[in-house]
Order: sequence, then C-alpha cells, then structure tokens
Amino acid sequence: MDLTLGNKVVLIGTGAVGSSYAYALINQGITDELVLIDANEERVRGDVQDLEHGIVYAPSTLTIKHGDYIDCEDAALVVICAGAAQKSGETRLDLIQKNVAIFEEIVSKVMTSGFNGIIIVATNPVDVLAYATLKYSGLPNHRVISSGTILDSARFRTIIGKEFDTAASSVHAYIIGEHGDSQLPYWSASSLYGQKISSKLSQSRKEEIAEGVKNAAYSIIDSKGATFYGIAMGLARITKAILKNENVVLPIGAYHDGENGVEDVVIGVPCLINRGGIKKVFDLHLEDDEALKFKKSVETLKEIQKEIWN
Ligand SMILES: NC(=O)C1=CN([C@@H]2O[C@H](COP(=O)(O)OP(=O)(O)OC[C@H]3O[C@@H](n4cnc5c(N)ncnc54)[C@H](O)[C@@H]3O)[C@@H](O)[C@H]2O)C=CC1
Ligand SMILES: CC(=O)C(=O)O
Repeated sequence: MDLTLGNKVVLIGTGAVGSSYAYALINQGITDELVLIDANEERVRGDVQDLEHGIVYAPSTLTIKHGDYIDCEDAALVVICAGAAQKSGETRLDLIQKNVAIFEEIVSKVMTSGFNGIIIVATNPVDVLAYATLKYSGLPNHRVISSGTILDSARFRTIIGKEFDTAASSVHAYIIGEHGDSQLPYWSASSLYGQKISSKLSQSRKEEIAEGVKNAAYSIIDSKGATFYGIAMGLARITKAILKNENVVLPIGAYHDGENGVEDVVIGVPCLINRGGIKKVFDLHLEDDEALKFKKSVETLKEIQKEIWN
C-alpha cells in the first residue's frame, strides 16, 4: 500500500449497514475524510446532510461528502457494503449471483480511479465476495479483507460474557470459518481469565452456544428485517486497526495461499491487522473435531467459487 495515503475512507453502499458504519466512524473520530457512494444518489444526499449535523457533537471534526468513484484515487480504504441483503428465510449464500455481478462493476470502477489502498468487504456472502474482489481488482492478497467472522466472534463473546457475568471485552474467543452456516467456534483457543472456556461448559451448552451464534442473524432479521449495528461496529474496529496501524489480532476473512493447509479461498481466522492490511494469517491449532468442521467450511466456500468461476 502507498504509505503516503492519508486516512480517507470511501464507503460504497450506504444502506442500513453502510450508513450505520459511517455513523460509527464519525462517533469514534477514526477518519478525517469520508466519501459516500451509492446507486441511490438521493439517499446519499440525505445521509451526507444528516451525518454532517452529527459531526458538530463528534469527538473530532471531519469532512464528509457525496462522491464518485474518482474519489477512490487517493483513498486509504474503500469499504463495500453495497448489494442485496438477506430477506427472512434466505441464507447468505442465496445472494451470490446478484452480488457478484454488482461487485464486478463496483470493483472495476474503484480500480479505474487509480486506487492503491485496502478494500474491506462487508456485503454477503462476504468471503466469496472478497474472493471476487481479489479477482476483479488484482490487488495483493493482504489488501483485500472480508469482515469474515468479526461479527460472529462478537456474538460469541457476548453470549460467553453473559454466561460468566464478565464483560465481553474480557472474553478471548473466536468464531472461524465461513461467515455463514458452516462457521465454527474455535473452542480450543478461546479463554477467559487465562483458562479454557470449553472446560467450564457442558457439551450440550457448547452446542447451544454455537447454534445461538450461527442463528443470531436469522433471529435479528426475523425481528427487524436486517442486522446492521453489530457489523457497523466490527467494520469500524477493522478500519481503526488499519488507519492507526494497530498490529491488533482480529478474526477476519483472509485469502489463504497454503496457510492452514488451505489453498485459494477467503475464510475467517484470527489475523494481525495493520496499516498494510493483513500482516499475518495465524496458524490454527485445531482439535480433531474442529479441524473436520473447518475443512467442511473450506469445502462449502470452494463449492460456491467453483459454481461461479469453474
Ligand atoms: N458481513 C456481515 O457480517 C454483514 C453483512 N451484511 C450484508 O451487507 C449488505 C448490505 O446490507 P444492508 O445495508 O442491510 O442492505 P441495504 O439494502 O440497506 O443497502 C444496500 C445498499 O447498496 C446499494 N447498492 C446496490 N447496488 C449498488 C451498486 N451497484 N452500486 C452502489 N450501490 C449499490 C443500494 O442502493 C443500497 O443503498 C448485504 O449483503 C448484507 O447481507 C449485513 C449484515 C452483516
Ligand atoms: C446478515 C449477516 O450476515 C449477519 O448479521 O451476520
């Protein structure tokens, strides 16, 4: 990545997820310059004004504008939340055909601008669309990030935190694999006050927790039609890790080129994130049942890739 780039963020897709992310960025003072793009221009115009009024009370000031793809030229980060969202009863993978076509168009426009930064993908199915973004952009592997299991891991930590009456921020726990139905808890590496969480829970409770995490999106979509605050905070966290060069460990979707015995797939694992993007994809030390589930998750994603790109 071009280290002379500042901290400009271009957000593409200002629907429920995108606009919540913009709001989170402003509230946390993460960027000095935010550009919004969406196919629905009227909506962007309204969002820019509404968000600008909030800046008055933000921790630091920033410029925010309704932009176009040329604005990606000197952006440090492009965040893509554009595309179709799940409706009640749909899985994330049901969205693939529509959203791959949208991504081919969006990513080629981003790259035509001369963009030389990092892309974060949030649109579902997020891991396959990050893979598509790598293909369509030609960017190096470490500069395309799928939000992956950042949200699932937050859900996991929230449930465990409540179980042990401890703040979720003190729970060190990860969901790995697809951001979707084949995900799995990384129990063997999940800890609370330095002790393994899995040894504190019965098998049936662990299974209930894993199901609860996996089904959280379905339950929220049934209740209010969409999920957006959780992912918005997760995206803001990844953004901060990049723009502030944090070298922090986050569970995100990373391209695997042999890491963890996996080839040519974007999948969620703990990674080191800094100004250059994905600095390191960590080795998983999986127990046998976890390794089996992780392999199945890889196969699920590869099947979808094969259907689209042969
Ligand atoms: N990664 C994650 O953990 C999560 C991902 N999502 C995903 O995020 C995506 C967005 O969800 P919502 O914001 O709820 O949907 P939404 O329907 O509210 O917003 C989508 C936006 O994309 C825009 N758009 C569509 N085609 C476009 C194009 N070609 N160029 C520019 N803009 C375009 C639409 O005008 C709309 O404003 C969905 O795919 C959803 O499944 C949602 C929650 C969590
Ligand atoms: C919609 C979605 O991907 C989620 O909330 O996990």
